[in-house]
Amino acid sequence: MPMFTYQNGVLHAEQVSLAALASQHGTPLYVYSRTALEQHFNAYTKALGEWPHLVCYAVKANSNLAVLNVLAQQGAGFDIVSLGELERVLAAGGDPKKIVFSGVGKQAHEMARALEVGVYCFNVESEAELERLSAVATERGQVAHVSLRVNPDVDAQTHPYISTGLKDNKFGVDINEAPRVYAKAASLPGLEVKGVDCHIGSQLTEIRPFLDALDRLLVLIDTLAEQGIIIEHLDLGGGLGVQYRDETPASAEEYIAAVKARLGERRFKLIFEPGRSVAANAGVFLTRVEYLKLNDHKNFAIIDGAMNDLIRPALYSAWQDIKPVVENSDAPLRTYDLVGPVCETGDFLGKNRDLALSEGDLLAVMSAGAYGFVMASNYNTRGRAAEIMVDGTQAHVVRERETIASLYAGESVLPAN
Ligand SMILES: Cc1ncc(COP(=O)(O)O)c(C=O)c1O
Ligand SMILES: N[C@@H](CCCC[NH3+])C(=O)O
Repeated sequence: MPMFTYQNGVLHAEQVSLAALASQHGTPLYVYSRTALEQHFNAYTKALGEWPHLVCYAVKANSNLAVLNVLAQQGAGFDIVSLGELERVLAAGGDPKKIVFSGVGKQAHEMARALEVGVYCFNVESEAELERLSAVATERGQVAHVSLRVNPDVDAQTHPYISTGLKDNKFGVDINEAPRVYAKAASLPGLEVKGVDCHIGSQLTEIRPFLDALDRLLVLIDTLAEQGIIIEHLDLGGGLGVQYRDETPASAEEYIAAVKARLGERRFKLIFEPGRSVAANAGVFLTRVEYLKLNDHKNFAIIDGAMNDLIRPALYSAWQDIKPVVENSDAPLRTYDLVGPVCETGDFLGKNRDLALSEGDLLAVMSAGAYGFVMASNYNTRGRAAEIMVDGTQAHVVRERETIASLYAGESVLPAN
């Protein structure tokens, strides 16, 4: 059920008017729906049912503490890629024993902290990383549980910047090399092999590429069994897409049913690492029209939100729906480019959008809950937006707007000579 709906001509998050939130807290503003987060997460756990599983929300998609806390309360595990994400999960009340640690560039101190708190598994991406992890664990007198992130060389048929399972991508260990690298992992003193992992890309709308990858992993798992290496869990990563425009992505239910059917009697514990499919359609980004600039050949609506707040349109030419928060029946309908105040031609949130706008109108960029705030920067010395979590009729500020002074705190000028 969608949690962002018009009620009496005003867009609401659950039962809270987005116009009221913008007046109270200012713009630009991120607003999340607790109920939507819970529903999207629970779509995975419900579909998995009795099958042994762990759903590890990919923290990178939206790492706000309140988001992590809401999911932790639903029993979520977490997929992390840095020490920062690890500390966020712990601060939000997440269970370290449900954390998988992914990423190609884990540093020794990050491994040590993850071992200290007892994460569930390291998803190791190279031979060199295996050696480092074994050394760090041995020095601490511990044994690290590992999966190898295998690169199955399948085409995820998504944007090249978010495709990760091809030979050309930096991620994972070549599937043809995997039996040898697993043998090495099994021989290293500080490691215990637990699983096989892959993640082939993001915003996948078809199930086919996931199943192609799964088929290849199952062949690998059989080869490993012949080598005496027995796998306990299978981590299929994240990647399930969402509807931004007219995509018709497979649902978590369909995806998981297809995976279960493929596994048949092989009841490995299944791990999923969804990010976007949990968070994207649980959030919107609110921005206000500052100026209308009407030219002969092009109309611009200059808004107070920019590429530093939401970079997906600039970076991937991503299309996200943009809706008026309050329907404006007085203004003429025109075609606008929605551009921010940042000094870059690429600073737009939408192009060629048909909207009836007046100065001061509020707009909602939809599907902004994933890869939105987390990718925000302070470019042009702009403070990052505040974040609000709506829960039924209540709205909570879950991150305050950054003050300008905080943007140069910690910097200093050279001493006078
Ligand atoms: C290893 C890993 N797991 C999970 C995710 C989450 O992906 P998505 O947000 O597409 O579900 C990513 C990002 O693509 C990733 O790199
Ligand atoms: N940031 C990307 C997704 C990256 C996936 C992370 N591996 C996006 O907004 O679509």
